[in-house]
Amino acid sequence: MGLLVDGKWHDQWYDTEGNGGRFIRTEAQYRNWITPDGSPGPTGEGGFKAEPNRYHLYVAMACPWANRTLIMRKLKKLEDMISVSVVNPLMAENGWTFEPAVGVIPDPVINATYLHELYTHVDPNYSGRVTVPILYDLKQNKIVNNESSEIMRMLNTAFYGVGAKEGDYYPKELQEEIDAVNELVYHNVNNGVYKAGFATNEGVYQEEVGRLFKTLDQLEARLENQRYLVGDQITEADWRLFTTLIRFDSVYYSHFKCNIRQIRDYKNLWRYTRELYNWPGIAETVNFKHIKEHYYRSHKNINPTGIVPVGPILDFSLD
Ligand SMILES: N[C@@H](CCC(=O)N[C@@H](CS)C(=O)NCC(=O)O)C(=O)O
Repeated sequence: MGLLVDGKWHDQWYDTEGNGGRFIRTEAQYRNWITPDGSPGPTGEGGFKAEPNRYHLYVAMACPWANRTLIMRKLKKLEDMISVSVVNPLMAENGWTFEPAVGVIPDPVINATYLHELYTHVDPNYSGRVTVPILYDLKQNKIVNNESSEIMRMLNTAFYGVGAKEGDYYPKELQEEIDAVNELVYHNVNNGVYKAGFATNEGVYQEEVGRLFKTLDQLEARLENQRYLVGDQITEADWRLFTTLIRFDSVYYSHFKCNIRQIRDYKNLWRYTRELYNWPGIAETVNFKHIKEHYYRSHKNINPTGIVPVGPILDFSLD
């Protein structure tokens, strides 16, 4: 685990000590948008027109943020238009790598061994974290965007003209409500599990776990009378919550010590998690072997032996 400073790799864990034991996630740096005609999107530069076989997605199957983008690629039937590379689940002293393992798909651009080589290929002086997902422009050799929430949005709308499947997961009339739910879920659940798990101070950990379970209780209540988070149609808000819920009982509950309850203990959240997991194509975007290997083996400060637990045995079937 590390980061690039002026294009040089430094093996270094997150600095929580400078923040009173708190994990603070840094902002993604590439914020351009693919649009139907290549005009600029809400942030960044223009020049990224939606075209088949022009863009490539780098993911870790372990990563909940990358999972969102794979889900949107699947829902919009973009698999034949946007190719994918998958990193090795172990993120150790060199960060994400393409070292061979079951499920790894190599880098087609520079045949990188380490993902950080791709960042320095694009910008030899890059400083910052080397994260997935990355949406890459094969034509211009540029990173379009490395912020999953934005990659989801562009996959949702930009590719209609070249054959994307119908279906809008961020419809205009629901945007305000989706944004509000996303805000709550991002801070307290998606990033909440990391803030609890990476905390190096007992009080900070307790605060984050408390906030996480308070929010899960609220979401459980919300799903008592409605099937999805925003009204009765599935939206990006659901898929954003799903990628954390599907990892919860396997890793966040034990590895990140988010252990007041499991998702299985919540009637509505468990029903909801199983429904989304069984949605056509979605199970293919979830790789429990990579998920468990990544978390338990990569974070040696949390799990020094690197032993990957055998359980839990989870049954996602719909009854
Ligand atoms: N805001 C980014 C966060 C992505 C992110 O943090 N990905 C993790 C994997 S789950 C990563 O690559 N971490 C490496 C690091 O922090 O050095 C997004 O949503 O795309």
